[in-house]
Amino acid sequence: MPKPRFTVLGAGSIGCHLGGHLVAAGHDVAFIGRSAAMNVLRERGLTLSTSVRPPVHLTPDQLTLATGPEAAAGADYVLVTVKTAGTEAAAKDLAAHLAPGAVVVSFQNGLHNPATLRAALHGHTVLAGMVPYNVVQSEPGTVHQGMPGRLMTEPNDMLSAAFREAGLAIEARTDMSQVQHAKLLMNLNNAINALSGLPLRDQLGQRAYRRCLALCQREALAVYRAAGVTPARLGPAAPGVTPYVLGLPDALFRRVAAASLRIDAHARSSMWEDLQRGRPTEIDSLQGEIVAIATAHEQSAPANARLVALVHEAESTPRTWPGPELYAELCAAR
Ligand SMILES: NC(=O)C1=CN([C@@H]2O[C@H](COP(=O)(O)OP(=O)(O)OC[C@H]3O[C@@H](n4cnc5c(N)ncnc54)[C@H](OP(=O)(O)O)[C@@H]3O)[C@@H](O)[C@H]2O)C=CC1
Ligand SMILES: CC(C)(CO)C(=O)C(=O)O
Repeated sequence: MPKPRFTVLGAGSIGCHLGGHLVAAGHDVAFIGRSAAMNVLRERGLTLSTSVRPPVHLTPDQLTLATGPEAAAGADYVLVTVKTAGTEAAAKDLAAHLAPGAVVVSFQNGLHNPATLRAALHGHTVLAGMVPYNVVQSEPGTVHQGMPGRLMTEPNDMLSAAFREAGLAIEARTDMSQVQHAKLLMNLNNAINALSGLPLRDQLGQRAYRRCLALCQREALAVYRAAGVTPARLGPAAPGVTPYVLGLPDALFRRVAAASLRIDAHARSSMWEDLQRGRPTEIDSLQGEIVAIATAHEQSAPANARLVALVHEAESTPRTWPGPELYAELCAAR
């Protein structure tokens, strides 16, 4: 059987990580990204690193690099890895170039990206996907995976086979909406991590920050209940138990939740990366989504709403928040 051809639309941290592993396994992958990012890859190639395996380096001549959507024309699969704010534009761009039968897979955070893509790409299959682990651009041309994890997508055998061949664990799920709601609970930490200015491991090691996350998750679980949503169980603890575990004192938390602290010392949330680079964040589709669901069900989610405001403030005026101060700020909003 011929190998499927891939295009990555949005060659940043996740796009280069997924596409790079596919290239390393011998797949044909076209990367579409901004010209500055593509120039870095053209000069340096792409390095895929983790703290558990030696890095894999792809030379520039192994990479097919483009800046426009026409590079998606030959693809059997298009992996969409732009930030949420870029999905609608990406979908419009793709609509003009996709080959008949091409399958589009959203590997983005948030709840609505697959629907946005489906609305623009009539006649194409659009699959929801989920990346549970952290990837940062640790230096130009290097994407670093900071924790282990298994990708999830709606079922598609050829896609799963290609990722497995590329050494990336993947699970086919028929409950991707519940998976996305569960991932959103995890992503409520993105804002807290970004405002802390700390690597994820240090931030999650501090009870005050974990209590901020527990507040956000409790509100989210209450609005999910009101909306009739049951999030999937993705980790060792059921979603309803996690806020309790997060609130434990540090020493006890380290014992009970050792697995969730098995994070590389450098890993940080994708929102931290946005703030660092002076880019708009995804806060409106993370905490903002909880606030929107709450409003639709005549509830409130004040800690989440406060974080939306704080992150927007930090987008224009960067500042970091010590844990106790952030926790007091969120409590005061309730
Ligand atoms: N990084 C992580 O650890 C994780 C991220 N995710 C999710 O994955 C998605 C991607 O995140 P991430 O990889 O961190 O994001 P990045 O910002 O690193 O990568 C996206 C890249 O795509 C570029 N881009 C946007 N629109 C276009 C376009 N139309 N054509 C070409 N290039 C484009 C962006 O440029 P520009 O900035 O100029 O728009 C950016 O360079 C997000 O939804 C994120 O929440 C999920 C799990 C983990
Ligand atoms: C993996 C996780 C939850 C945290 O890094 C993430 O999705 C992100 O950074 O956007």
